[in-house]
Amino acid sequence: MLKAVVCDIDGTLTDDRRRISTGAIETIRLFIDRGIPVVLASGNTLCFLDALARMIGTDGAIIGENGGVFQVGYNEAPHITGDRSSCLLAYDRLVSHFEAQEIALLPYSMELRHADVAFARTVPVEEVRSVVSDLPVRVIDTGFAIHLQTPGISKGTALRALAPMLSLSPGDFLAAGDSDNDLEMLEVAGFGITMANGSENLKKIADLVTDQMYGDGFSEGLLSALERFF
Ligand SMILES: O=C(O)COP(=O)(O)O
Ligand SMILES: [Mg+2]
Repeated sequence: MLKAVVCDIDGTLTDDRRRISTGAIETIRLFIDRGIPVVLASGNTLCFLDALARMIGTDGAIIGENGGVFQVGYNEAPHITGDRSSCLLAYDRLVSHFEAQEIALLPYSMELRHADVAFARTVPVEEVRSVVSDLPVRVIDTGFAIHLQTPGISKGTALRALAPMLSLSPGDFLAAGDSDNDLEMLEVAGFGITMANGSENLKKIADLVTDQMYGDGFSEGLLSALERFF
């Protein structure tokens, strides 16, 4: 028996160009209208998620920056669990490293992030990893951005911390995601879904891999779970 949903955004509710699936939103509203809490969990910033959650119509529990920050509801204070200072140090080193090759990194929402640093996938992620390998940062490629994160922090650790604040346990959640930044979240949730476009690592640990991709796959997985587990 599952009681709640936690879902990723990019590549799960959107296509590979970040265009939102209106069908996926309709599916989420079906859950909301049955009184089932839905948490949005993403590498995106908290303010991006806050606006999206309001327009979808959830209760406002959101996990941002791959778990580095989360909020229990609208107008609630954010819980910041990541240590951004090491991420910024690593980012400075990467800026100098790539500047020497006349490549300018493109940061995403630098001034809006509380816990991590994200930038465009315009440089090889393996090179990024090797340049910062001696620093206390974790490098994650989501397929949409490269993130510098605090080691040990993930959407999974945020879900563990957030669930009791909603009077739930992580095992009460159905989790859906597409990428390696969703691995820990699917692991701690009671049931994990990825879509046909999901990463190979995620497909290995998911309880269900849908036939369809992106938002259509999300709806396929959630509607079958709604009948079976809720
Ligand atoms: O911000 C990203 O890089 C990806 O975001 P997501 O976690 O919603 O897929
Ligand atoms: Mg994603």
